[in-house]
Amino acid sequence: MAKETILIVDDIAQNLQILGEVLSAQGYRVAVATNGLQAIDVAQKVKPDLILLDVMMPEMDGYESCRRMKNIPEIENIPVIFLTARNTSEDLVAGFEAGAVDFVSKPFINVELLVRVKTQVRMKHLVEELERKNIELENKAIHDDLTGLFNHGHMFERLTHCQEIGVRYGTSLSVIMFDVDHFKSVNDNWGHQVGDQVLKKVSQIIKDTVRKTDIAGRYGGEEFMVICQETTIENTYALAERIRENIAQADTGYEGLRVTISGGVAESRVGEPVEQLVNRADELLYESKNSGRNKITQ
Ligand SMILES: Nc1nc2c(ncn2[C@@H]2O[C@H](COP(=O)(O)OP(=O)(O)OP(=O)(O)O)[C@@H](O)[C@H]2O)c(=O)[nH]1
Repeated sequence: MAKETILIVDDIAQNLQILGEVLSAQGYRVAVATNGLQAIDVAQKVKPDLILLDVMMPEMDGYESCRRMKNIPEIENIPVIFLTARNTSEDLVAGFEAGAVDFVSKPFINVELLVRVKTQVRMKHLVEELERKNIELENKAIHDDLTGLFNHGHMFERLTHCQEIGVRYGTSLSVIMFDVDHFKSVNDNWGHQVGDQVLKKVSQIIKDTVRKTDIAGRYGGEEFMVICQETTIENTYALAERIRENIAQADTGYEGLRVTISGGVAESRVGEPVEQLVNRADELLYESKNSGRNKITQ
């Protein structure tokens, strides 16, 4: 049995009752409105799966009501079927132009009405499913599977975008590059799966330490990047230090296993390509590696 909600809009109470009974008998939940304005109000409150909208109503007719609903983002995607005794070509065109997906002629034949309702409700569900899948795919395309941080490609896109904003508005931009110290030996001594868990832990600490406006990503295997906009190089360095410290003090969940990271912090220079900014941060990171690790260099 269907459990979807159908909003019926008609100024004649008897019509509402007959339609309501036909739909309820099929398991639909029914909401009602008796004029065009009320329909908009009820639609926003109930968020029905479909609206059956009478065309001829006093004050605001079905066309106008439908047009207004199509301009309200939270209800614009609810399909509207017009119920009308007027079914000339002009009427149909006016209805489709107002945003309807279908028409049912009055007096309606139950089976025809029900099959049209069922089709539109199914279509709505399919569209919603498609949109949900699209969002899922978009998310997958920009995130790293293991850590949930942004992936390399997305970090580069964001960096380029941040730099463009910096050029236009004169805002500062700096970058931190991190690399887990002696990570090969974590894998060698504890196994690859433990290595993965360590990368997840490091990512979580980075996520928890940065501000909402910072952009954190996994740049490569055991390399991470944080982009800081409108932040002085000193503050970016302080953030990198906090992350380094939090990781050095963290419990990895494996007794006897501690990890540290090294980092490099660089600030964007006027006219500098983003690749060069990343390279400079990388060179500073390797300075940290060469001078003992568990260190940030600016
Ligand atoms: N478990 C796991 N290991 C990875 C992943 N990606 C890269 N690695 C490992 O990361 C290690 C990186 O090692 P190296 O580049 O030699 O550097 P390191 O041992 O961290 O040494 P330093 O950077 O010099 O401190 C390699 O053993 C890679 O196999 C991953 O997704 N999971």
